[in-house]
Amino acid sequence: MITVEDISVHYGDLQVLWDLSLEIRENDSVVAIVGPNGAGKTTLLKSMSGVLRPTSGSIELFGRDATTLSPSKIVEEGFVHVSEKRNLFNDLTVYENLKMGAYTERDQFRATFEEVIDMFPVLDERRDQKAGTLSGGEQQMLAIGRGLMAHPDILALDEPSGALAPQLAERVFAKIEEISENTTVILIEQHVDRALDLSDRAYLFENGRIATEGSGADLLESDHVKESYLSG
Ligand SMILES: Nc1ncnc2c1ncn2[C@@H]1O[C@H](COP(=O)(O)OP(=O)(O)OP(=O)(O)O)[C@@H](O)[C@H]1O
Repeated sequence: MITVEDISVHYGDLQVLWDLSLEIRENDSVVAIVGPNGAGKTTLLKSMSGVLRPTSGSIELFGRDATTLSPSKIVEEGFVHVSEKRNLFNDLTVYENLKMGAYTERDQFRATFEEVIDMFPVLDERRDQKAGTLSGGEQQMLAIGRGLMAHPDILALDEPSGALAPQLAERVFAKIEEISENTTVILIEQHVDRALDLSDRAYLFENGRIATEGSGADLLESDHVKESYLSG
């Protein structure tokens, strides 16, 4: 579904990704992308979603050249990126935020809305509350729910458990597992052990390059991963 080939990405003079290649395949349920702060994980997602343009290399998304598509066209094509900053409209209600997520699929709004609140009942309980007044966990559920409103084939989640208490993070991971039954999830996570455990394939980024790739289970067994990224 996505083929990234030899991309280099810069911020001004600063090169952040170096000839990086990877694939997201039709039958992937969860693909984890892990690695230290600053390794370039978010930069990859921004490049896939059309927010950043690679300086060289190619990104093919559902058979089309993604480097020529606008970010909104990329959403329409079926790739949705839920940013770690969540980017909610704080002064709008939960319902209004969900509605904004559905801009590509107005006809199916009702059915998709029902699916999303079925998955996240708390969003229905809070539907008239302003997004900015939700708890951190509720805001994360809303950000993911809003992403699902666009009916993506691929949902990319950037640190969905970020800043959440362990119990809430576990709830988010359980939802990701549920989502991945019907949708391919790209998961960037600081909880490396959980991300690898959930994923069928995984990439370890270091310094803007792929240091290791394989099944989640392979990476969990790798000495390098164990020594550098897993505690205990
Ligand atoms: N807008 C920007 N302008 C300049 N440099 C940037 C910009 N955004 C990111 N960078 C730099 O690019 C590098 C890669 O950042 P990126 O956010 O992709 O890493 P990451 O692996 O997602 O890190 P983290 O896990 O901390 O979120 C970092 O050194 C960062 O400081």
